Amino acid sequence: MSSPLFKTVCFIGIGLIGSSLARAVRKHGLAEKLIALDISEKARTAALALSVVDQATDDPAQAIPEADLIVIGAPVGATQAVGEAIGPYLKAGAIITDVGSVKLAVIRDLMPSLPDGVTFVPGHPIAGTEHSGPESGFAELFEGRWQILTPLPGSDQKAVDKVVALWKGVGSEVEIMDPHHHDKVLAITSHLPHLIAYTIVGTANDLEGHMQQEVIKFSASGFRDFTRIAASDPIMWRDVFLNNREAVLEVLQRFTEDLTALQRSIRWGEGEVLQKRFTETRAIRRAIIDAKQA
Ligand SMILES: NC(=O)C1=CN([C@@H]2O[C@H](COP(=O)(O)OP(=O)(O)OC[C@H]3O[C@@H](n4cnc5c(N)ncnc54)[C@H](O)[C@@H]3O)[C@@H](O)[C@H]2O)C=CC1
Ligand SMILES: O=C(O)C(=O)Cc1ccc(O)cc1
Repeated sequence: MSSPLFKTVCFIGIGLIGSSLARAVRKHGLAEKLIALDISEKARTAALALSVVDQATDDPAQAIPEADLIVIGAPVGATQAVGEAIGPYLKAGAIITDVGSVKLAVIRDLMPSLPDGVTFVPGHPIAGTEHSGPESGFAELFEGRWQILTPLPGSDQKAVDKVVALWKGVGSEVEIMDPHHHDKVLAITSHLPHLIAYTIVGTANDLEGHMQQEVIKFSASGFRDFTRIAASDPIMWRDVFLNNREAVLEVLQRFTEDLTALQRSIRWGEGEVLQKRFTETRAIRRAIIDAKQA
């Protein structure tokens, strides 16, 4: 049997994503020992009870010195605190990666705490659900899904290659991207859709009593899809918006202009404008489905 990619992996934050990766690493034999470092006693207890990790602690001194790979899976707003907590304990040659939905802010907040000889390879799996916590994770989450990596210029290529091998080992396809570009792309494909879902479900919730009950009773599939997205973790998404501020505000500006244009067309009965727009968007959906099947 070939030797595993890493001896010891430490997952900082053993929630949905951290625990899914831990399960996948175990399933594919990519590491010998898995440790969870999490501030939540509930998450640590659940991760141990589910045998997702071999050891769980809230003390960096008990986890970081032996870790060859550290995966940060905490909300992105915790990155600076995580860096300050683990910085003094990192061993030379250790590799750090993360799964945060935002990349520039994570790089900004983590790098000052890292000693020489440690390589940070930022990452983001384009896979997830509206659930959180270690109970919600599953080993197959990343299979056939994109993993974006945004390595820093001049970083140790061997470390980057090992992180690429990790994600390929759990079934992902890997794409290398500039972190600034990542944040712009994800602002439109993921962050704005979540903001729209939070808004529409909030608007429905603010309707007068009887209307609100009817929204729940007669909820058509369109609204139901939004409620799934709007059930996503409030802390995680607060942090995404606060840490991808510029890119989200830029795309939101364009979105509100486009929405106002559609509003005008409805007001002035411009059916052909509406039909043209809806025909274009239908083609995008078909292109996405075709690309997946290819
Ligand atoms: N939920 C999703 O669908 C996806 C989430 N992500 C990213 O993955 C990261 C984790 O998200 P989830 O797993 O969904 O969250 P989660 O809420 O399921 O888990 C986060 C865990 O981090 C722990 N934590 C918080 N602060 C900490 C700290 N300072 N030190 C140690 N542990 C700490 C929490 O106790 C919790 O157990 C986020 O950065 C998010 O942007 C990326 C792709 C998909
Ligand atoms: O559940 C969904 O539809 C998602 O969009 C999951 C998701 C959430 C955040 C990410 O950064 C990546 C994927």
